[in-house]
This record gives sequence, structure tokens and C-alpha cells, in this order.
Amino acid sequence: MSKTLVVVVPDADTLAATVASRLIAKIVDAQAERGSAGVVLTGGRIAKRVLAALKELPEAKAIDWAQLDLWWGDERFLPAGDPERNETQAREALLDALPLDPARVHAMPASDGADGDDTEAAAARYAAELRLGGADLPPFDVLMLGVGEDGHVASLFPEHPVLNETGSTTAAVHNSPKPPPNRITLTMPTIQSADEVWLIAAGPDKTDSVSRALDGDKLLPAAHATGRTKTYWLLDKAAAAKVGER
Ligand SMILES: O=C(O)[C@H](O)[C@@H](O)[C@H](O)[C@H](O)COP(=O)(O)O
Repeated sequence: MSKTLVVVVPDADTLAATVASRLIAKIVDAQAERGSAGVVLTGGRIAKRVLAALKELPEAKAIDWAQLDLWWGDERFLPAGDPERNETQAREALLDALPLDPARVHAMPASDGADGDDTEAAAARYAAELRLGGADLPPFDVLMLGVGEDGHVASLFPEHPVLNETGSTTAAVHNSPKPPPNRITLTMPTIQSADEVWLIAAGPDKTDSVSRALDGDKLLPAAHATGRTKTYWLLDKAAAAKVGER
């Protein structure tokens, strides 16, 4: 049974630094335990700030970057290098400054890649990459998620059919309420396979979705996003303003 923990900090800057510091510790612990670590990145504003904050933390030197697998929870299905791609933004914020093993940076396919603009084929390609380690899914020590105003996580949106997909580890998303319309996403069971899921939200526009999800409103995808051992809600004061009110 996953334990849910809520951590509230004063503001978005502190949240980015706090999450970055926790991420370093989690990666270092996983590497001490099994020699490697697996982290799932997400897109969006606070996620980008976490990566930028991590770059400035001296304790990041404790990480063996060559022994880290990076995955994405979702991707905007755009051409490689497109500034709107989550991969592009993560590379600019942090990844391109690190001595990572390129073979262990598992970006989701671009819309000008091997499958062209076939979102379903690209999603299937990522599912195959997830299986490369021999199991259906690799170990995810931490899976990070931003939270939308509507309570979406990754590219799983409320009342969207993909939210109920359980037969595959990834899915293609069309007509996304958040542009761009075409995306690739991990499915909810894949999210739930992570050891820890961290939901990260800052600002007053997240107050309602955060409190509703924490109150168990299952219409919100964020309410389903739980880790196997721990689920962290990492919030600034504004996003947490209505937590526990209901
Ligand atoms: O591709 C994306 O847009 C993200 O993966 C998405 O799920 C994001 O994390 C949330 O929409 C929160 O984004 P903000 O932190 O910018 O509000």
C-alpha cells in the first residue's frame, strides 16, 4: 500500500530547490543500493525549474551520471529539437551539461523520426524501449509528474479514453486539451509501477486540482498517480492552499 506524504514549502523557488535536492538523494541512494538509478522526467514549468535548480546544487556531484537511466512520462509529439518538446527543455535546463551515457537517455520518439507522424507507432516504439531490459518495465526509482489545472498528469487528461488504457505501457494521445494535440504518454499502470511517484505543483492555478486529487476525486488523473511504496505531493503554499479543507 503506497504511503501518501504531502510536503509544503513557501514558494516555487524553494519547491524547485527542495525537489532537486530530494532527487539527488534518491538517485544516490539507488546507486548505492544497486549501482544504478532510473528516473522518469516530466514536462512543464515547475519540472524545468527543478532541473535548473539541480544544476546549481553542489551535492549533485555525488551522482554517477553514467549509471542513470532517464525516461519521460510524456512527450509532445513534435519534430526533434522542437523547443516545445519536453526533451528539448530538459536538455537545455540540465541534461546537456551532464556526463550522461547517451544510450541511457531514453527520449520519446519525435514526429520526424523512424515512424514519421504515426503517433501510435511511435508510442509502440517507446514501449519496446521500455522492454529492452528484459522485463515489461525498467525500475523507476522516482517518477516525477507536474499537475495540470484540470488534474492531468503526464498526458493523461480527465475523461480522455487513454486514461483507462491498461493493456499497454504507453499510448498515443490525440486532441490533447493542452497543446500540442498529439502526444505520447506512459499509461497509468506504468506510472503506478514506479517505486515513488512525486507530484509537483506550484501556484494558485493548481490549488483546486491539488485539493480535489488529494481528497480522492477520481475524475482527476492525478488522484490515480500513486507509487508502489510512496506517493509524494511536493507543493508550494499557493498550490496547497485548500489541502485538507474538505
Ligand atoms: O507535456 C506536458 O505539458 C507535461 O508533461 C504536463 O503533464 C505538465 O507536467 C503539466 O501540464 C504541468 O505543467 P506546469 O508545471 O507547466 O503547470
